[in-house]
Amino acid sequence: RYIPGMESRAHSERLQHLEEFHVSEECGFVLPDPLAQLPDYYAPWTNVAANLPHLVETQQLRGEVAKMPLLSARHLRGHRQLRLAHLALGVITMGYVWQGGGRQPAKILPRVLAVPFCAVSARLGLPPILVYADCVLANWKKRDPRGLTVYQNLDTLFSFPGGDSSKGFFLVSLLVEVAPTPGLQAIPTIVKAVLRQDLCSVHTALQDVALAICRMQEAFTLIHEHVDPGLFFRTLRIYLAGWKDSSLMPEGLVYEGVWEAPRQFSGGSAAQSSTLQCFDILLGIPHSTAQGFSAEYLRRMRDYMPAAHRAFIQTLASGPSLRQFALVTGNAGLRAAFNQCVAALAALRSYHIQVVTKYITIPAGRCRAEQQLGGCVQEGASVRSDMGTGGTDFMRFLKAIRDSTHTAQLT
Ligand SMILES: C[C@@H](C(=O)Nc1ccc(Cl)cc1)[C@H]1[C@@H]2C[C@H](n3cnc4cc(F)c(F)cc43)C[C@@H]21
Repeated sequence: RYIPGMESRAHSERLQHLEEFHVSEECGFVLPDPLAQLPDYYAPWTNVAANLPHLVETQQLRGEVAKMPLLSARHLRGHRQLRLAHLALGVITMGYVWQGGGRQPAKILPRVLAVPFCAVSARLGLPPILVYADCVLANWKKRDPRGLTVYQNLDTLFSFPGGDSSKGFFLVSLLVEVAPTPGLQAIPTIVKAVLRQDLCSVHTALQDVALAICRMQEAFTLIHEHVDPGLFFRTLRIYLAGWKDSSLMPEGLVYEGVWEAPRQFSGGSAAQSSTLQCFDILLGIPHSTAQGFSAEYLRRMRDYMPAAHRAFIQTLASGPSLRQFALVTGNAGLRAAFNQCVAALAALRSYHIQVVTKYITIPAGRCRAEQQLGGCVQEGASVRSDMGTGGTDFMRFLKAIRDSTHTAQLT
């Protein structure tokens, strides 16, 4: 018999109020209706961030930053203002470091950026670098506020060089994040039902999870329409790169006026997506529990999520095991519903690998070939094909994930 511990009962109580974890009814981990403007005092930040592609392409960004006043983060009020400030400062920071396209990255982040960026990061529980929660979850607005959340009615607040592909990459990711909302809402229902040994409710809720994962894959297909592989690989990807284990910045980045020694932080990566992590944990996909590379990488990427989302993931991970419950009850219908979710997730993983192959592995191979012939101004940043959006780690992570998701089926 499956007798859950008392501690998981306490956890399941907490999971019943998703709003506390900043998981919203209508759009999951996505920040609902993000703020697009800060108080006028912060205009120097939002003006530079809004003009970033032009300033980077004309090599003016570093000059503009040198003219910026040192503003105090103290006047920022509330979660939405903090998220917009972290996004704007993150966009400027990536542009500032990689302005040369990656050939000579900046080694020092000037205090006018470093001091407020670290203050805002501390209040959000985020690292002082652009993260997925910035450029995807908080970087959007509806063209017609009364309209639907469909690609044609969306726009980003900020973008990077790489033209419409930059906007496309962030908005497609956003739609993938919005798609599974009914499945996220089913999670507290599942946790409570497992604790009550309520087979029927678990079975019903698992249908919502399987459907949600299928909806994600549907949304993901939009990437082929809105993101060009060459533009993504040669341009946008450079600006999302971080300075941890980076051959271009082996020391990391000096945050002037904050820390004496340079600090290392990882670049933006899909592994920072709370949606990506929470379905793995809910279904008890082995890699996210067993030791080994991808478990460690996933855990480290939780530090790159907003504090409330990190808390949600940790609470879910320490709750009762749905996998054990489905295994122990021996109920064929429940096992089939569980396996349907695992199969949908495995299909999504494989699709994700296909996307990364098209947008990173193949362009990198082409670039290396052209380099041998003296072509391909791959601006400095390494063209190693394993450079995912989140660097080497990401590709190893994806392959490990695909292999272990298949083994997660209950026989
Ligand atoms: C478009 C891609 C991207 O890499 N976006 C990105 C990366 C870095 C930055 Cl900084 C900004 C955007 C990927 C989308 C789909 C997202 N996804 C969310 N839950 C998932 C569960 C899965 F199983 C899965 F396979 C993918 C999953 C992850 C991102």
